Amino acid sequence: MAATRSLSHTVAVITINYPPVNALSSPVRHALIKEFGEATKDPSVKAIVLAGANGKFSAGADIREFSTSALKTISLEDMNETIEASRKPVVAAIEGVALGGGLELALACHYRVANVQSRVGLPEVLIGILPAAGGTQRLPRLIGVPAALDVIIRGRHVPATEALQLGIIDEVVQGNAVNAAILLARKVIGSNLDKRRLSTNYVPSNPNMESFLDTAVEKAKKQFRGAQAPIACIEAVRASVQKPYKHGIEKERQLFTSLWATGQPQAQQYAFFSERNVAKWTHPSGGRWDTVTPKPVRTAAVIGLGTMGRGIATSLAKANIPVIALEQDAQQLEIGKKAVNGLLEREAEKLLKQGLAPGTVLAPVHFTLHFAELRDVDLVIEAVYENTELKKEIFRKLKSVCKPDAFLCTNTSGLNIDEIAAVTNHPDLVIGTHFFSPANIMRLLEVVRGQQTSLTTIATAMTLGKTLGKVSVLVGNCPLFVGNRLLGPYVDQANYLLEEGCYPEDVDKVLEDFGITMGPFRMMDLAGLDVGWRARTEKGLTGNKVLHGTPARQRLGNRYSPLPDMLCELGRFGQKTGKGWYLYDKPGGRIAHPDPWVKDVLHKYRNTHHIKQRPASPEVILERCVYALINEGFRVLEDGIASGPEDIDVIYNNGYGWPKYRGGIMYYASTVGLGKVLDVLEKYHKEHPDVPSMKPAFLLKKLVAVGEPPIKEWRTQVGNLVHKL
Ligand SMILES: CCCCCC/C=C/CC(=O)SCCNC(=O)CCNC(=O)[C@H](O)C(C)(C)COP(=O)(O)OP(=O)(O)OC[C@H]1O[C@@H](n2cnc3c(N)ncnc32)[C@H](O)[C@@H]1OP(=O)(O)O
Repeated sequence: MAATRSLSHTVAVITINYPPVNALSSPVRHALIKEFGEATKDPSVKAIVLAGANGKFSAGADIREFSTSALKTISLEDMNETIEASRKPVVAAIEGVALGGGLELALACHYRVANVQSRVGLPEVLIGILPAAGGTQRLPRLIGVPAALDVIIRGRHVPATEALQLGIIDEVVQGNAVNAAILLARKVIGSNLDKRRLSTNYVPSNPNMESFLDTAVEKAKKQFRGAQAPIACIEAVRASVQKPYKHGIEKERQLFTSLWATGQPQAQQYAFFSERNVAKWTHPSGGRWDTVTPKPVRTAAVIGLGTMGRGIATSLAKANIPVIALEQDAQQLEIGKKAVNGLLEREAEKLLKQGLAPGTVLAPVHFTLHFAELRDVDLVIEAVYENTELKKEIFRKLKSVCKPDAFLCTNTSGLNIDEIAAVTNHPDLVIGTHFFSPANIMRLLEVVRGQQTSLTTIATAMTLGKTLGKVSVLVGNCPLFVGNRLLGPYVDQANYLLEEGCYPEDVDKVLEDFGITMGPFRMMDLAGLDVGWRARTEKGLTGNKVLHGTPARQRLGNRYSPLPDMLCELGRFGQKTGKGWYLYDKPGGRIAHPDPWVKDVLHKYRNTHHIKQRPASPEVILERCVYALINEGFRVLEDGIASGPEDIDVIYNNGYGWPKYRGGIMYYASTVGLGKVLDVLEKYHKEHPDVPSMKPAFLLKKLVAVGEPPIKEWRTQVGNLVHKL
């Protein structure tokens, strides 16, 4: 049964039972209405408690139903109206989560009791829609427009204690919320419920409300560039102000329908499920997430307390895993210790605000200079700077100090895992963990399997990622893995566009207007231009190793842009030096100003190389940069480095500022049409045969040839292809 009913003296307890998260699917709505109807008819029942089985109230509407007709059978809001109208008091007993439709259902109840560990919220905006079961109308009536907007637009999960302060919850309890709700229900039997029916109240307003809402729209446009859901949320809340509830509900529905037509909800919901799918990893050998048991990680060590190591140590402590943090000398250790303790203090403050005791959640971090102290840890994460020799030296030391079954992870953004694993006695226990900076905040983790990495090691690293609150994607070992590998052709196109007549700000604007958080030039300035320069120098693409007589704009017979090297040779490394593709107020400054010096250099460069200046249209800029990314994405699939398009999309959505409302780069390709992507790549490749990265990938051609199947079928096509290669 999707919902069950039991009786506790005069109180009926109706429990939603629909694993795993008690989503309000069509069977649940039917069962709820049935049980509710019977409880209201039963004269021995004087009050009703609504609860969720297995410690979760409800995660809201069943997202998988949105594209089916099931959504139309008993709407959530009709159900909520029935509950709110009840003459018998109804109390929601919130444990775990009450999200989206789950909170909307709770708002339709007359009272809400929550366990202290629970979270409530209206996260619909994160899946491209608005709370369309009365949430945009009841919440402002309960807590006022500003507080309601803050909860709705950010889609944040509000901890129970904060929800109590805001007035969303009536009572927070340390123990069982159902028992507390039954007690409250008994107390309120026979009381007047008029004021408790939120839909009958009016939203508190003030004369500046319209301008407040106008400002909110402007802010949301800037903050969520291109995302339609936050704007729709504000418009729905606007419709709640001094208007009857029915008016607002109609507007809510109408906005939901318009949003659906934009395609953004479908893209965001694809992104939502992709994040869950990547946890279900598979290995070319046949090993899978559900057949391999991870080992527990009770203690961990982090080596190197630079920016990455600090974030990783904090992440582990936050996940209640005691950490030993190691540095090479006393001074570095002291600096690292201060930084980690600072980050942990901030975490402790957040926990205190949630009414939780930090000591019970944050594990201790022990700082040391001695490798010998790592002898008992279950897992080590090495996070020193990107240098294979240095990492190998550390892994040699680990081989002699760690227990034989300790897992050894290297935090690298692209170095060869197999080469590092080869210096140990147990290459099967070595794995790459590519964290993104700041590691205690960024959600993405690329888990990189080497040739010899065992399935247990993979399972352990993937599970650790989940424990750290990350979205972990298993990828194969190749230079730069997935995320950074795709950047190569993208940045190349951006550089060629400068050669041909664009300026950094033109290219960045087009990509930022498209929704990418930071255009390629601002991104390079932030990351530091010297990083790529050093790599190119090592490869002999620039610097002294370049053979005399090599044309400036060619390497190994292919097109090459020396522009970034020219900047680096002048010490322009980006933000850190105050100059790069842009000019900054000072070294470390963050505000990028277009730089007349760069313009001048580009003019001279074009003259020197007799390049006719042809500024590209926004459409061409977008196509060249984004299709280069997509094409490399197909190659990564062909090579078996990522196992499906969802993996690439999750990486770009969570680590590279790709707008989630476009689903991901591969999802975007599917919406543009693979035929079109192929045509443009073919055209460009014909014009520039010296740019091999724009030669259409075999997999792309194959998918077009078999009639452009929907993205959910690509994984099978890739499987067949990789099998045949
Ligand atoms: C005019 C038309 C009117 C239409 C009205 C529409 C109104 C809509 C209101 C809504 O309620 S929209 C949904 C709002 N809710 C959410 O966005 C919550 C989404 N879920 C989460 O944030 C998390 O899943 C969680 C609840 C916090 C639990 O996190 P946890 O890490 O513990 O587990 P997961 O791996 O994320 O999820 C487990 C499992 O459950 C599936 N799932 C989660 N939420 C939903 C859902 N709302 N609908 C369907 N399925 C859901 C998830 O996909 C996982 O399943 P899988 O098989 O492993 O993929």
